[in-house]
Amino acid sequence: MAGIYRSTRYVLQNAFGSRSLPGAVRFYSQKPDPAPLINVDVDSKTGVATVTMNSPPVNTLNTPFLNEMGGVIKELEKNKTRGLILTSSSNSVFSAGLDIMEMYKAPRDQMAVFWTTLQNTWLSLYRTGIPTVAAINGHAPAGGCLLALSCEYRVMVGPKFTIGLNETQLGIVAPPWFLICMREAVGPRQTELALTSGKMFTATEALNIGLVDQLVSNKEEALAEAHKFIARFAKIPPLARKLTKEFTRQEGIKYMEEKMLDDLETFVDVASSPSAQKGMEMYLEALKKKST
Ligand SMILES: CCCCC/C=C\C/C=C\C/C=C/C(=O)SCCNC(=O)CCNC(=O)[C@H](O)C(C)(C)COP(=O)(O)OP(=O)(O)OC[C@H]1O[C@@H](n2cnc3c(N)ncnc32)[C@H](O)[C@@H]1OP(=O)(O)O
Repeated sequence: MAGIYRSTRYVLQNAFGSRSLPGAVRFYSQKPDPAPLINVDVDSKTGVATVTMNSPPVNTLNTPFLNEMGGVIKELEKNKTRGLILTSSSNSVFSAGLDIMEMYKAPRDQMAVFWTTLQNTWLSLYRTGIPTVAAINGHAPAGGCLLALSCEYRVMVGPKFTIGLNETQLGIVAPPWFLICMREAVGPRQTELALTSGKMFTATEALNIGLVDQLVSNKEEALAEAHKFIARFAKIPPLARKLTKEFTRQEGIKYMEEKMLDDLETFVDVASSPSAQKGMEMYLEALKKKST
């Protein structure tokens, strides 16, 4: 089994093509798609990129989306972007997390490609030397919360949106690296309480436990605060900043570098188990009922 996963990873790593920014202030990532999944807008004065997830209806994280996100981060690093602000084009959802359709009734090799892409893209975002901020302008359950936690600073639009690692409510388990990200933000006690119950926090609750750093009342304010956070680093030498970030995040980085294949195998085994499949089926049914 590990052999399949290793070759899958090789293919995926080589699939992150890159293309140069033509000196312009705006580009769309990777595929010449008239409806890109992610828009990137680089401010010509500050060099800060606003990365807007634009995969309606709810920005689920599936393989094409994650590949595009990985390509965007690589491109921004190559172009020495001064900051990355992650936000959503939706008025109510930051990201609904992992696309359950990538896990539900999916063949094991498809699940493996999906998970490897997620691992790689997460690691790129989590460890990038570029200062990162999540401008959370909508609900951010599970993988959506992970994206926000992987950034260095979180500004959330309140009060009506929610955020959290709700996996246990679906009968699945947040992997250790999700948990590490949560623990880095809120500490071990709050992490255990939150993850064992799969709690979704209101924006105010999230602020109170340190899951987010700031509350604002709309997206424009969130973006303005995100820019302010990035401006703090104007006079900090980038290499010192990057290494300090790596040292601070070494538990998560080390986990992924050393345990990537074990994590992959565990994921495929757990996600394809009858009980996890049943949980996903019921959850998808509940989502569908809700939307009709
Ligand atoms: C050690 C290793 C252990 C391995 C463990 C194994 C497995 C665990 C692996 C990983 C952890 C999992 C992480 C995840 O991210 S799982 C996904 C969790 N996400 C959620 O719970 C969010 C579900 N969605 C919502 O709650 C709502 O959609 C919303 C985000 C609050 C938005 O609500 P809104 O009313 O605006 O939209 P709808 O609900 O009507 O949704 C529109 C449309 O989208 C479909 N949809 C929503 N979320 C998902 C999703 N995550 N995946 C796939 N599809 C989704 C929904 O069904 C609707 O579809 P329709 O066709 O009816 O229009």
